[in-house]
Amino acid sequence: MSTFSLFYIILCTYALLVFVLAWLKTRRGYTKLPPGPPNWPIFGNLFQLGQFPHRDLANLCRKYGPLVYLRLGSVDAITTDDPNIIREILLQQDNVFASRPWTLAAFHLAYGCGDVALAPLGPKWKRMRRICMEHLLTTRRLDSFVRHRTYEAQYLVKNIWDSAQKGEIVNLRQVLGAFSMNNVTRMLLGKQYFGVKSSGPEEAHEFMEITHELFRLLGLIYLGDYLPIWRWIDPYGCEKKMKEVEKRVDDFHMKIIEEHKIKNKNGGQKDEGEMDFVDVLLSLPGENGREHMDDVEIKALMQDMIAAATDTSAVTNEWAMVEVIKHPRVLKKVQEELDRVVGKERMVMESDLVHLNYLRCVVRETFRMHPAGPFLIPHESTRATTINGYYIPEKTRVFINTHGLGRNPKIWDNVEEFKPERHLTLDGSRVEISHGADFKILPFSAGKRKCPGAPLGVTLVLLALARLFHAFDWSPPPGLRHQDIDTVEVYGMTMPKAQPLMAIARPRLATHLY
Ligand code: HEM
Repeated sequence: MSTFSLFYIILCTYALLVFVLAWLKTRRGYTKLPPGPPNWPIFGNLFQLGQFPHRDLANLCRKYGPLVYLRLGSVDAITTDDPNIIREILLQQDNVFASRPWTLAAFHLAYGCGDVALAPLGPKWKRMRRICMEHLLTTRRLDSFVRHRTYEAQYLVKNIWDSAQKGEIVNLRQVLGAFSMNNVTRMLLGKQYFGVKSSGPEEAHEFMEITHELFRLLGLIYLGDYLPIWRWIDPYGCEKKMKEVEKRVDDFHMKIIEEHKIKNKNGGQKDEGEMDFVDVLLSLPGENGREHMDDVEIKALMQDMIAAATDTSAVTNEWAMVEVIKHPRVLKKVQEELDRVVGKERMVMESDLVHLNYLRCVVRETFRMHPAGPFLIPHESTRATTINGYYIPEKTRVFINTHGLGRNPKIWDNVEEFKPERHLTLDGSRVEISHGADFKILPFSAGKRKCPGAPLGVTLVLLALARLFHAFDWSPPPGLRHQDIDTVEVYGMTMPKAQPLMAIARPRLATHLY
């Protein structure tokens, strides 16, 4: 062999070695990414996600192990439904995983990610979150709205009682949606949108329409976030739609802020205890010594409160009603508890809720089977790290599958069975809904990004359910058996039942109480 051929072979071998090493490094060999399904060039595993991505990802966890790596177009992603790995991500490595991915929806629909819920980790998010915690969602502030919540609970019951008198079937999605929306808008904007004191059908209609469109767009898995080329084509006009909704939502928020400013200027300032959230935000100083917060910051916070608070509690309430009406045995036990704790001579009040341990189990079981956010709000890693010895690159998107967690057969028995009793404590102590050290249920998440509205969320859910089960007996519409009520869901940022729940209510308390 000539010297030239030998040199040529060594050079080629060297080049091949460099290529293979580089390939291994970016793939799973050298850097040992977590196991996962094989992926296609360019598209990665995008084709493996169907109509129910939470179920698809749970199946991958069953197949490949508790921590799974996916390549979604140009994005690294991991998913898990395992309590120990979730604890590692949300608590032990909270600093690494507490950011949010930049998505087009977050950019267009959350004021350039300038809110709390969709903002990346950083000083801006910290400041906005502090405002939420220290000025809006404090126990004192929430207590100042008890009167409004009681009014709304009574309005809910009265509304259903009227339907019952006329022999109408109740659309529970509608009445529970109005209950959540009214509570949030009263607290936030000082207005009731549905009911006798409503701010008019036109404004309510506009508000509902843009809020629904906002939820839809925020929940979308938009291919442009994973395949940059898709944004150029945007065949379904998603980005255009986002910009349209952005404009309508912004006009709406601006109108509310202007109304508040005019009222304040005309001497309508309220006492501390009477202030709604917009009043509070308008009274706070801005950044860098400025006299007031920017309007954009106020709008971003208003947006978050509406989006985070209304749908989550309404969807949870509807699922709880579905499961309880489907299981008459559970309805009977809930009502026995209510009659024992509250009696039949008055309506349930907020102060009763801590004593309703079985109802609290019902809500916890509802969160196990139907968590409001099937993937929380996706997190993102701020730098490269390892989990269980596996390499996780910087900017990895994290899908914590709370739906899979609640139905993980390694940690729950009879996962498809609605059994509230499984949550009763051995010593009879109060059943906690919003947290659990075992990480087996995570309705409000944990760590830096955990839901700051959990106490209010729990109150809205327990109060509505307690009132509805105490005041009425429930059954499915004629011709439908209890056990045949369907539990088909639709995927989104929150995951409601595909079809609204319809049911028949029969009053069970004295008429003067309604
Ligand atoms: C049943 C009702 C509710 C449920 C199930 C719920 C659940 C959640 C979940 C799962 C997250 C994401 C946590 C994460 O990504 O790790 C979240 C975030 C958030 N929630 Fe709630 N929530 C509820 C009610 C509320 C209410 C009433 C408010 C405020 C009025 C609220 C405000 C927020 C905010 C601002 C965030 C973003 C936190 C951040 O990114 O720092 N939520 N919630």
